[in-house]
Amino acid sequence: MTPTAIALHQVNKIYANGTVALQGVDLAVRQGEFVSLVGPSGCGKSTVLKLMAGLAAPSNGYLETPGIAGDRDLAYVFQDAALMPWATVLDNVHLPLKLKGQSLRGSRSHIQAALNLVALQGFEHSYPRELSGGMKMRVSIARALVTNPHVLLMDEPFGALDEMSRSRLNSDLLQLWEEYHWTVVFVTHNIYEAVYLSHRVVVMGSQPGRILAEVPIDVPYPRDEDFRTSPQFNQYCRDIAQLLASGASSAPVTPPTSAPVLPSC
Ligand SMILES: Nc1ncnc2c1ncn2[C@@H]1O[C@H](COP(=O)(O)OP(=O)(O)OP(=O)(O)O)[C@@H](O)[C@H]1O
Repeated sequence: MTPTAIALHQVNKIYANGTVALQGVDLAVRQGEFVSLVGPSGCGKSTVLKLMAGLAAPSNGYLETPGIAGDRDLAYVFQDAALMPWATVLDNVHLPLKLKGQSLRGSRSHIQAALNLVALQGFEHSYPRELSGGMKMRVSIARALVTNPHVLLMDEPFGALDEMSRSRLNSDLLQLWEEYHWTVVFVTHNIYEAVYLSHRVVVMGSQPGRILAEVPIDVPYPRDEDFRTSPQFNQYCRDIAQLLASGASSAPVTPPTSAPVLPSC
């Protein structure tokens, strides 16, 4: 059995203003696993990532992070590429290493390796304004990868991109993941993206934020275009859409045909 990377045990999160963002969340992510969180706006997806990153603390319950060796072992990618507009691609990717006191000269090979991973070699001296939305997101991913993390937390990283760019970046991300086997927790509103990328899709409901079901995507990697256009892919998407609709109407969740694993709570 693959060891656990991150686990939340009966976690509640109540913000200072009284908002119950999460209630009774049990979620274990194994090392090297690709897990997506889907659910309506406000169901607590980002809050789960913040807890995993140590940016917020649970109000009740607890977390275990045996798969995270230190703060450089974890990288966070946001929906907004959040680049420094006045700095070149090189300087943007250097930032996490600079914050650790590493000079640009000493970091050059790491930065170049990260840019090569996202196919941005040759753009080192470009400024963000000179790049497309997809390229900016690649810079943001390179900046996350420059510290060689084992865990990637990605909060709707491709949400602002057009469908073509999103699809391309999904394929590229999957190719990289197949090589490096990071543990990835990926937040998205896009069911297709979640099914294509993940070992497991965690379906969340809101008010309060909770896990409705976990749907294992029992399809081996590498996954390609044939999977995206297969009846099996469509069936997974329909199952997840049905679970989301069940949660939205507060009706009891009924297991769809491909038998997702329903949490015990
Ligand atoms: N710092 C905060 N203080 C108070 N309430 C917060 C805070 N952060 C989030 N919330 C609330 O907690 C709930 C969950 O928010 P969260 O951002 O985790 O949801 P989400 O599923 O990621 O939403 P979205 O899909 O819109 O990004 C929401 O009701 C939100 O308004």
